[in-house]
Amino acid sequence: MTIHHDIRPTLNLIRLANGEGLDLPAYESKGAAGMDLRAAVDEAAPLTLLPGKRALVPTGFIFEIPEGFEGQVRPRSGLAFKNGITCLNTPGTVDSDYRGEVKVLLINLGEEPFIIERGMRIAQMVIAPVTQARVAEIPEASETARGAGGFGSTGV
Ligand SMILES: O=c1ccn([C@H]2C[C@H](O)[C@@H](COP(=O)(O)OP(=O)(O)OP(=O)(O)O)O2)c(=O)[nH]1
Ligand SMILES: [Mg+2]
Repeated sequence: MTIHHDIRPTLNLIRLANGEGLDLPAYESKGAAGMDLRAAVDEAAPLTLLPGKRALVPTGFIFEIPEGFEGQVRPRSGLAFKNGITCLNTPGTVDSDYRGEVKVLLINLGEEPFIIERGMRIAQMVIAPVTQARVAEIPEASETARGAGGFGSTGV
């Protein structure tokens, strides 16, 4: 007999009133790293994002990110390539203790107005493990071969 254990962490979602009727965020292919997030804008009032403008777009859900993980809100490459739409704060960070609605900070870097309709897949969320470090102040840095070289010090 084979016992299969599902070791994936559980992501609890709480649907808000503005998320009524929306598809759950979902992985759109078997190996997708991110689950697509949908715009919970009013059906009757799509959001027009003018060139150069930004907007905080609701998703209609509270995400209970499991402890030891974060939610990274990332752009969709298709929207970025075709329309110049990206996340201004990419990757957005959703903390595991956040209990507000997840929102997506979109910006239109394209030349045309972009219309965001209800249910449109506007971004994706990657659940990733995080480590909180212990913070310790010490008097001086240890020696290494690199030393203080950075920002292109090894050449192009
Ligand atoms: O794209 C994002 C980024 C953040 N958040 C929410 C969840 C996150 O836990 C919270 C705070 O985000 P962050 O720490 O990046 O922002 P801050 O400016 O440091 O705000 P705060 O002082 O609330 O931590 O805002 C989103 O819904 N979407
Ligand atoms: Mg913060």
